[in-house]
Amino acid sequence: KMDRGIKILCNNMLKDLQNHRCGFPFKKPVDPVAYNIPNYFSVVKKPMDFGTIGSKLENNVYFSIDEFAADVRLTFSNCMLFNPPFNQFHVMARELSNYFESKWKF
Ligand SMILES: Cc1ccc(Nc2c(-c3ccc(O)cc3)nc3c(C)cccn23)cc1
Repeated sequence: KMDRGIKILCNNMLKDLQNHRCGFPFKKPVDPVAYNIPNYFSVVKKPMDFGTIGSKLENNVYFSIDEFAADVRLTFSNCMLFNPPFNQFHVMARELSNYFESKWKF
């Protein structure tokens, strides 16, 4: 189980990512029907998003800070896998990933 202080640190980082100008496409699970991308789940094996990460934090699913960071990174890698390099969402995922990694150094 993650200790309180670490959980607060993760929550603060998650809020930061959600409020970033590049954060909006990652706040909720990708909806392949709504976005008319029927192949999404055949490409992305482990969907992840900030809303799901927030729920996992709340429900004490993460045992370590590394598990939290792995889901954040999964959110970005899924997007950069599914969307081609010059797609706006791919660019946003890369920008937000760079932001996360620069702030995650401690
Ligand atoms: C406010 C908001 C919320 C969600 C989205 N996501 C989204 C995505 C998407 C697909 C894969 C992915 O890894 C990330 C995003 N594709 C779309 C499309 C085609 C239309 C509208 C929304 N779309 C966009 C704006």
